[in-house]
Amino acid sequence: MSIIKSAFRVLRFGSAKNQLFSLESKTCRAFSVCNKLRQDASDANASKINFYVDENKEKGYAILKLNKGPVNSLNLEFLTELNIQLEKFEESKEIKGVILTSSIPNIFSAGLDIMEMYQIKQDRGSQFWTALQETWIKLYGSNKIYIAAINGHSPAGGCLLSISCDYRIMSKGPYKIGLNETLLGIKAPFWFRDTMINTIGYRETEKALQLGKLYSSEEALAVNLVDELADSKDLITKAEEQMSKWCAIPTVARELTKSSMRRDTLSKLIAQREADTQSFIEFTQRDSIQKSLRMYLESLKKPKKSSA
Ligand SMILES: CCCCCCCCC/C=C/C(=O)SCCNC(=O)CCNC(=O)[C@H](O)C(C)(C)COP(=O)(O)OP(=O)(O)OC[C@H]1O[C@@H](n2cnc3c(N)ncnc32)[C@H](O)[C@@H]1OP(=O)(O)O
Repeated sequence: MSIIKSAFRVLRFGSAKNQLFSLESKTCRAFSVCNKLRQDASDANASKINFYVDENKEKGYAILKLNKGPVNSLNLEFLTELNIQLEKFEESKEIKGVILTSSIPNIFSAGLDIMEMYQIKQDRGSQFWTALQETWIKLYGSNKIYIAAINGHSPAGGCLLSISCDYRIMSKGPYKIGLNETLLGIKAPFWFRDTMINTIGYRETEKALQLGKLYSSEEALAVNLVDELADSKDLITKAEEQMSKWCAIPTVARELTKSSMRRDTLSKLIAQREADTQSFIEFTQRDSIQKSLRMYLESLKKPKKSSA
């Protein structure tokens, strides 16, 4: 039911009531599958801790630290767990905001787990994509304040998580962030693209997406892909300072403003989730795409050059 609530939230100020009811039945179908997955995920991962949550109810915010080694790659089970947590935040009366970061040194998130796109059966592929859509809708469409404390590399899906937040602080250091999908031989989906456009503008996005550009932290700051840089040791303190500032803004006014800025972008995906999932399946099943993914995976697995 939560996604239906999200859809209502997203379209709350729109006039498209009929559209909303048709969305509601589509999302119901998609998420009967996800409810089962949620149960499976909580059973399967009972012994693994893929993220930590540190709630400070007195101050009104939480810190969510991604902890799925080695690189916080986003697979179906991880996304499903994250979605449950995001929903808990959304429903919390005490939590106004969340600092999203990682407990893995030098890695925020390596993005989507490439194994979820490589030689995957249609069923799993569509569950995976539906879960990713849900994560984005929950994050980008959240009423809460999300601040990304980007403590390391943040390519592709990692960048999407960051730009779905309200504010980004990145550690200074040899880290990269960006939508590098073309380097894997794939096209960034329209909602990745639109979130990027909303963050850094059309022209910069057009160049960045075609080139699969991974920005250094300084370059990211220069194009407003991140809002601030911090020394690694100060990252969380800076994020907490920023969070206090955002928490002090009158809540309803801030929520209404956020919603008005993001509603159109969200509605575009919500209106065509099934078609978007079909495109993902059709696209990733092409021989040429599988070949590109295989080569990319091989390049990742090559032994690293010795620095000596
Ligand atoms: C029309 C609609 C169309 C829709 C069409 C579909 C659109 C899809 C959109 C895609 C979005 C994405 O996010 S695609 C994912 C893009 N992500 C990336 O390109 C990141 C690739 N990774 C890296 O660059 C690096 O790993 C990096 C994150 C910097 C960390 O470097 P390190 O040296 O610290 O670590 P590594 O040794 O490289 O990695 C440790 C191990 O993790 C594995 N690993 C690294 N990244 C991984 C990943 N994303 N998925 C799986 N496994 C990964 C490596 O293979 C290693 O495995 P072992 O050797 O076995 O230990």
